[in-house]
Amino acid sequence: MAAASASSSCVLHRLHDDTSSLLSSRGINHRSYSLSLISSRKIQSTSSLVQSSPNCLSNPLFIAPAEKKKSPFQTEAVRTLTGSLTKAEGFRFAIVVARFNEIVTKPLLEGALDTFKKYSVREEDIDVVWVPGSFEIGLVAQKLGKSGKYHSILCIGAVVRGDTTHYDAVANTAASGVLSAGLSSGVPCIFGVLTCEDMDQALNRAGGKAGNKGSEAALTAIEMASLFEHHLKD
Ligand SMILES: Nc1c(NC[C@H](O)[C@H](O)[C@H](O)CO)[nH]c(=O)[nH]c1=O
Ligand SMILES: CC(=O)[C@@H](O)COP(=O)(O)O
Repeated sequence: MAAASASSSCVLHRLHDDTSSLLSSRGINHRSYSLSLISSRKIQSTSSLVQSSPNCLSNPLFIAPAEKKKSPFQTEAVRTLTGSLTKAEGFRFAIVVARFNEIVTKPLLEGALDTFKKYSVREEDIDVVWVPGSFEIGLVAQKLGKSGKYHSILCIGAVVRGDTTHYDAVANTAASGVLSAGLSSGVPCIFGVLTCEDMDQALNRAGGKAGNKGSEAALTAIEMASLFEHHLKD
C-alpha cells in the first residue's frame, strides 16, 4: 500500500509538471489550472482513485478530487433515544392527586397504581400526595420534583365544567402548573388531569369505555423516567 501511494505520488507530481508545460505551450496561465500540490492526505485518497481508474491520469487536465471534509457535527448514523417500559424496577414515583371530584380521581389513581405494579414498580417506591383540587397540583409537584427523591411525578385531577368560567381558570392553571413544575425542577411531571365538559366524559375516562387516563399517564411517567435516567442524565 505504501509503495502504491509513493508511486501515485510521483505520478501526480509528474502529471503536475506535464500539465503545467502543456498549458504553458498553449498560452494558458497554468497557475489557475495547475494541480495544487495536494496534501499527503489527498494524495492517499487520489492514489486510491488512481489505483481504481488509472486511465484518469491520461487526461492532461485531471484534477485530483477535493476531499469533502466532514462537519464535526456530522455523524455516521442518526442516534435515537427512547425511554424503556421494561426496566421500571427501582424507579421512584410520586403521585399528586386532587380530592375534588374524588369519584373520578380515585379510579384514576387506582389505574395508575395498577399499571405501576404491572410494570414492576415496587410499592415502597411510590408516594401518593393528596391535594384539595387541581389548582394546587402544580406547586406540590414542583416541591416533590425539587426534592430529588423521584424519577417522575404523576399529576392526577378531574376538572369538570360547571355553570361559570371557573372551569377555564382551574383547567388552564392546572396544566400550566404541571408544566412549570417540570421545567423548574428538571424532573418529568406528567399531566394526568382530566378536563371535561361533564361528569359522564370524566367517568368514561376513569375506567369507563374510554379507558383509564390514570393508567396511560403512569406509562408516560415510566417512559420519561427511563429516558431521563438512561439518556438525559447530566
Ligand atoms: N372545580 C374544580 C376544582 N376547583 C377547586 C380548585 O382546584 C382549587 O382547589 C380551589 O380553587 C382552591 O384553590 N378543582 C378540581 O380539581 N376540579 C374541579 O372541577
Ligand atoms: C371547574 C370548576 O371550578 C367548576 O366545577 C365550578 O363549578 P361552577 O362553575 O358551577 O361554580
